Amino acid sequence: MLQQTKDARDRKTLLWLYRHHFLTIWYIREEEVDLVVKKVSESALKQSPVDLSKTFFSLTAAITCRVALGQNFHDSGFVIDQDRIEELVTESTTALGSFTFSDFFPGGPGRFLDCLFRTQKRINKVSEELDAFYQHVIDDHLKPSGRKILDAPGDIVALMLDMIDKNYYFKLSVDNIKAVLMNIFLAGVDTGAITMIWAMTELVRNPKAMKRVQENIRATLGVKRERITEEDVGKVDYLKHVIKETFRLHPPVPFLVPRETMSHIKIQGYDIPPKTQIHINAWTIGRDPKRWTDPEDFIPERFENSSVDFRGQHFDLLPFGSGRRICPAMSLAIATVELGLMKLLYYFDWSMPNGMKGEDIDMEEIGTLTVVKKLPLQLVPLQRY
Ligand code: HEM
Repeated sequence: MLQQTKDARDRKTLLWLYRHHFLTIWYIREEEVDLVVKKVSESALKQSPVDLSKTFFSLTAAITCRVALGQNFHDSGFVIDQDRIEELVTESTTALGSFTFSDFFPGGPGRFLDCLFRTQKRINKVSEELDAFYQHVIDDHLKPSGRKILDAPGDIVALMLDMIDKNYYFKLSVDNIKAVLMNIFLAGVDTGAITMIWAMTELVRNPKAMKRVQENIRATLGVKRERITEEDVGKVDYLKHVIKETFRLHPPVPFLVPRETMSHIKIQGYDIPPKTQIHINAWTIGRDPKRWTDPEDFIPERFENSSVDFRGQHFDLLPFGSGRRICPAMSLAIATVELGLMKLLYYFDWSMPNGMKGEDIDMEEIGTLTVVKKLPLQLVPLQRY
């Protein structure tokens, strides 16, 4: 019924890459999360607050850059400043998620208003900067000495260039590579960070849930563990409930990817003509009092003895969407979020700076395509192990 709106080849390429590549990069996740733990330990020593919003954005950006480009922020000579990548991702998702006048007034009048308000110009500007960045990375890979397969089994750019060389079973162009990179950057960097930021925010606001999740993690993993690895992911049930509850209240992509009707349909008595764009509001569904008891409250326990899951089969909880356009990187995203939260909650206790209380935290949201906590989350870590 619903028409798919994007290029099928990019989708096919993406699915192939996610299946063959993303699940094999567990060691990159472990290394990057370990670096975060190390940095937070330094702040704990000084008892100074950590900007967790920045920390989580840097973590997901670092993982994405290593996986996609084979390039490491921590190496000198990284082609683009880490802060600039994070800014570009935010600018692009904001620009792409905003409606343009042409969306409502197709043709001349829409284009005139877009020109007047410089909407299209903003979108073009960030797209050009990202395009130049991708081109630079591709050129760098194509230098005789430059194909940087730093992390076996090779980064995504190297893999895709190989697919061009080897004339794989579907043909790829450089534009396809850039489209895939654009997808990965815009969909992959801020979503995971946003989830971890809101999870920590809600836990600090809800001390009982914080106590329970830390007790559960520490009891499951045992005391004074030197290393927590991917093998520990999935073992702590209450942490899984915390993540589900965070997705319910704060889905990072509140409106799913738009769909378009292919023929006339009727939904709850409303006639929807063909070629109508459909927007699904996962945020509102997650707070719908007809579906959830005390919908505005953070209650991870609601998922105990419940089969409701976020994998696209339960329409009450749709943080990753559903159907053929469901997020192809769901497993990668969950592994990153769970590992990141598990380590920070195991090794540290957390409090608000300057004697503030959890209930003082500002909960305002900002964004368009993705929605993030407006003010950075600043918390003071206390090293436990
Ligand atoms: C917690 C983290 C994440 C959340 C909540 C999330 C959520 C979503 C949602 C809601 C969609 C639209 C699905 C639909 O409309 O049915 C989507 C699509 C997508 N996501 Fe994710 N995502 C996350 C992480 C990632 C990561 C880490 C990557 C890549 C590295 C990624 C890549 C994509 C791509 C490429 C699409 C577009 C698929 C298409 O157009 O067919 N996502 N994601």
